[in-house]
Amino acid sequence: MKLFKEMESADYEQVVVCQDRASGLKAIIAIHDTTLGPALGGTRMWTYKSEEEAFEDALRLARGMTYKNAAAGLNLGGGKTVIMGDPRTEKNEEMFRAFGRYIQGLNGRYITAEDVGTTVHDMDMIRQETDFVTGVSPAFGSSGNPSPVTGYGVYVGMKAAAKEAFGTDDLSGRTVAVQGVGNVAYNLCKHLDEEGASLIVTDIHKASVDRAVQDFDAKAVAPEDIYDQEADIFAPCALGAVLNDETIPRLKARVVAGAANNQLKEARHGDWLFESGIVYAPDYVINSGGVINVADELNGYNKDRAMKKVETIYDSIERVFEIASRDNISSQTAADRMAEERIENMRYSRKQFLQNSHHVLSRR
Ligand SMILES: NC(=O)C1=CN([C@@H]2O[C@H](COP(=O)(O)OP(=O)(O)OC[C@H]3O[C@@H](n4cnc5c(N)ncnc54)[C@H](O)[C@@H]3O)[C@@H](O)[C@H]2O)C=CC1
Ligand SMILES: CC(C)CC(=O)C(=O)O
Repeated sequence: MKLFKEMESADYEQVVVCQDRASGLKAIIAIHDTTLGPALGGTRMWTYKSEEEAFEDALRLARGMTYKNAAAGLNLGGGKTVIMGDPRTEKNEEMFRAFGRYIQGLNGRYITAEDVGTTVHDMDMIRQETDFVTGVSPAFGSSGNPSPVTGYGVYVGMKAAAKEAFGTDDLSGRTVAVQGVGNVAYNLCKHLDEEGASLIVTDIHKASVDRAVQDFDAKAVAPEDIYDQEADIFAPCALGAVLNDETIPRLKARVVAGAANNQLKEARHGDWLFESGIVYAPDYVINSGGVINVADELNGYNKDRAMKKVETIYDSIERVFEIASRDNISSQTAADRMAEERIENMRYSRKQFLQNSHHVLSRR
C-alpha cells in the first residue's frame, strides 16, 4: 500500500503507528478529519492477515467515523484504531496501558472507545494512562459498554427503514435475518423479539448462535446461507464489505438495516441497492447509538439525555430517505451529502480565531 497516496485520496490528517515489543502491541491510530472536533472512534482488535489489511481497515473505519459523528450532529471528528492480534488469546494489561500512553501523547486529538474485539475492561486499562478514553466502567462515572445502546439505535433505525419500505414501522410478524449475533446484535435481537419479530441468525461462533436460538427461539443457518433467506429485513451485524457483487443478487429482503461498519464493499453497491428497490439504512447513521452514548460522557454522562439523542436516529434515517427520494440518489449518497454539508458549514462558521475557543474537551 502507498500510504501517502491512500491518505491523500480521502484527505486523512494523520496516521500513528504504535509498537511496543514487550507487550506485543502493534496498533494503527488513523485520524481522518477533525474539523468538527477531536476524533472519536473505537479500537478494534482483530487477526489481520497482513499489515496492509490492517492499515486499510483503520483508514476506512476512521473515515466512517467522520461521517458518523457529523451525521449524528456531534461536535467530533473521525478516527479509529486497529490493534493487530487475536482478542481471545493475545491481550494483556501492558498492551492496553502502552496503547493508552500513545493516545495520551496525542493530547486530545483522538479519543477512543470499544469496537469489535475490545471490552470495557480493556478501556479501564487504557484509562490508567490517558484521559482520552470513553466507555470505561460505570463506576468511573462513564457510560460503560456502548453495545446495548448501539443495538437499541439499530432497532430504532430499522423501524424507520421498515416504514419507508412497508408503510408501517411495526416489526411484529416481520422476519429479520441477522448476520453475526455478537454484542450489538444480541441486544438488537432482544428488542426485535420483544416486538414479536421472527429471527433467523448466523455466526461463526457456535456459542453465539446457540444463545440466540435459546433466548429468542431464533432459527439458525450456516454463515454462507444468510443472504438467501426468505426474510423481510437483512441485518448485517458482523464485519464490513458484505454488500457486494456476489451477495446483492441473492438478497430477498426489502430492507437492509444492521450494525456493521462499512457494509458496502464499494460506493456503487449503494446505487445498486437503490436501483433494485431495496431500502438501505446507511450504516453509519443507523449504528451511531454507541458513539452518541459515549460522546455524552464528554459533558458528564447523563443517560436520559443520551437515550433521547439516540431516539433521533429514527428521524435521521427518515431525513436520509427524504433527501434520497427528492434528489433521486441512493440513501448512502444522501447520507454522505448530509454529513459533508454539516462539516463544510462548520468549517466556514469556525474560521475566525478565538483565544479561548469553546472546545468539547475543555468541559471534561
Ligand atoms: N459495539 C458497538 O457499540 C458498535 C459496533 N459497530 C459495528 O457493529 C459490528 C458488530 O460489533 P460488535 O457486536 O461490537 O462486535 P462483536 O465482535 O461482539 O460481534 C460480531 C459478531 O460477528 C461474528 N462474525 C464475524 N464474522 C462473521 C461472518 N463472516 N459470518 C457470521 N458472523 C460473523 C463474530 O463471531 C461476532 O459474534 C461491527 O462491524 C462493529 O464495528 C458499530 C457501531 C458501534
Ligand atoms: C463503538 C463506538 C463507541 C464508536 C465506534 O467506533 C463506532 O461507532 O464504530
